[in-house]
Parts: sequence; structure tokens; C-alpha cells
Amino acid sequence: MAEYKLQYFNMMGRAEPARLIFAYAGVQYKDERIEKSEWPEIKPTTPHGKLPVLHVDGKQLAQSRVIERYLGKVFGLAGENEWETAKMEELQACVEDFLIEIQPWFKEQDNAKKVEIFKQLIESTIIPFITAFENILVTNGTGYFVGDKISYADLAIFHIFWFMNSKILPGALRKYPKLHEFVEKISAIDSIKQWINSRPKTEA
Ligand SMILES: N[C@@H](CCC(=O)N[C@@H](CS)C(=O)NCC(=O)O)C(=O)O
Repeated sequence: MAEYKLQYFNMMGRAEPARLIFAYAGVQYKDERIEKSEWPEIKPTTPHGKLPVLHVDGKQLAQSRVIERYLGKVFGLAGENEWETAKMEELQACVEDFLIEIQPWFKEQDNAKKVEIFKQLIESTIIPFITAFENILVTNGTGYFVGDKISYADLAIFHIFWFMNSKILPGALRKYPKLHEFVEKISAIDSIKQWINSRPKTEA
């Protein structure tokens, strides 16, 4: 078995889907959390000056979505054929588009402005995103987003909706039964439940 280290800041952010993949696969890795004060020294040692970085037997892989895809393939969570893998990449890209669209809200420091941006995003971006993902689950009909078993895409999507339901819009998924069921089901998997209960508690 390869030796893995995942380097990121002490937050869920862009590393959490990879951590969920490790947890689900039951594979040991070093979850290295970099303090802000250490970052200037570490930044030049990374491939592109950004985190997360996955170290595999001393080699470095950057870009969170590429890391997720790589781990998904290595741990058998990347679909049964090229089509399924491509559909997973499609969903990952949709999640990325969504994160870019809500970035102004994440970045805003002024509370009043933050609330205003959020109000606008609810109608323009957040509700359409939730509705689209509810519909994908309905259409696929297996309780998973692609094919009929859990994949790395499910774990990345789970993180977004878990975060939304627990942190940004508590209870938001009640009106979306398939998504609600999906989040409950993934949260109840022993290895995932254990990770969620034991991971460092951070805001984002
Ligand atoms: N597309 C990259 C984005 C990486 C990124 O922007 N990382 C941020 C943290 S979320 C970072 O390293 N910021 C520190 C810096 O730019 O100096 C990915 O998904 O990995």
C-alpha cells in the first residue's frame, strides 16, 4: 500500500472530499493541517503554490478535483466504465461552477453585505443547484448520482449538501426528499459517521 499524506489548511474546504474518500476506503493517510503562519515557508514547496496537495510515496499531486479522481480510481470508487467516470467528472465540474458562483458570498467580510449577497444567491444559484441535483437523483433512481454504487462523486456531492444542510441553510433539504435521504444515508455509513464525529471541528 502506498504511503499517503494530504496537506491542507485546518479547514474542510477543498480537502474534505478527499478526506471522505480516505475515510470511506478505510485507507490510512497523514492528514497534515498547515497553520497560516507556516504557509509562507511551505508554499514554494508545493507544485503550484496552492493547497491541497496529495503526497503519494513522496510524489506530489495538486488540484483538489484531480486528487479526488485519482483516489477514486485507485480505491475502486470511479465507476464501472468510461461513461460512468465521465458522468462523475461532469458532476464534479457542476459543483465547481456552483462554488465559483457563490464565492462572492464566501469572500465578503462585511456582514450586512454578506446577507444581501446570500439573499440574491438563494434564488439565482442555490435553489436551482439543489433542484438540479435532486432531479439527477430522481432520474438515476439508485440512490447514488452515477450508476448503482457509491463513488468519489457521491462523496464530493455529499460534502456540499452536508455543509449546506448543517451550516449554511439548516434543514434546507427537507423539501428535497431524495437529496435529504442521500445525505442521511451517506452520513450513516459507519466509516463516514466515525470521520464526521472525530474530525477537527472547523467552520468551513
Ligand atoms: N483549483 C485549486 C484551488 C486551490 C486553492 O485556491 N487553494 C487555496 C486554499 S482553498 C490556497 O492554497 N490558498 C493559499 C494561497 O493561494 O496562497 C484546487 O481545487 O485545488
